Amino acid sequence: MMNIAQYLDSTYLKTPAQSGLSNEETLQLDKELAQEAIDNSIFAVMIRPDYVADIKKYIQERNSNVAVGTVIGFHEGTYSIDEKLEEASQAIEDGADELDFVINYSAYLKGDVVLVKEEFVKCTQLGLQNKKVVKWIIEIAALTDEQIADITRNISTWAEENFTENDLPNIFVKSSTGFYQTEGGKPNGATFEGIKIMLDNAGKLPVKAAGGVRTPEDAEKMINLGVKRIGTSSAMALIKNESSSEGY
Ligand SMILES: O=C[C@H](O)COP(=O)(O)O
Repeated sequence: MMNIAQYLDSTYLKTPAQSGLSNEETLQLDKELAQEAIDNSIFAVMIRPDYVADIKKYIQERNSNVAVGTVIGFHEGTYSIDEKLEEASQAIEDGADELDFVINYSAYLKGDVVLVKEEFVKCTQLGLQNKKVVKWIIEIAALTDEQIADITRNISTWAEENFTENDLPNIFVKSSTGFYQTEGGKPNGATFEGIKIMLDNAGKLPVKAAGGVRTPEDAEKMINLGVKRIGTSSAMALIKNESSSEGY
């Protein structure tokens, strides 16, 4: 059994409106996530922007180096570039180490690649200037195989054109939000096929698989394929070598 904890972003991204929990209860849950991450050498916690400052403080007070990640433009990716920059700036100020942006895949699907490139360059620049890891969620469930290949290739090309060789390991392409509504029981998250297409087209950029990773076997398979990070709301089940039907 490989040690998968160091690959994991242990994730809780439901808003109080989605979960029915209060703000306080959500923060409490995020603290539990952080404590589990500290106790089990999990790489990062991935939480909503509203909770970043408190969770960063919680982790720092415990002298841990668990990273704090948050999501920007979540979960539909249709925020304007300025809104994404503003949300990311606030998250940086609050102490986030990693910024997972949802790319404007709706604009991409409408053919507005110019806008998508502009948001990629500006938002990535902001993150890297502040020494943050930046990830771009492409929402593979919304795309055909050809589109997954194309958008991944585009991101890789834009990264190589606009950033240095040293920056590239800090710019991830990420598969899914885990929140996309699919029809007919289709998986809404990371599929092996989708991840393979991303890996084949990401060039020097690392790939993060996220969404629906529920068993240690699937996590190991993703890692063996070549992903550098896995986002999951079932982190503890994976570490304890259990399966989980549903995450947090
Ligand atoms: O970004 C990560 C995903 O939201 C995690 O998805 P999941 O809840 O299906 O594990």
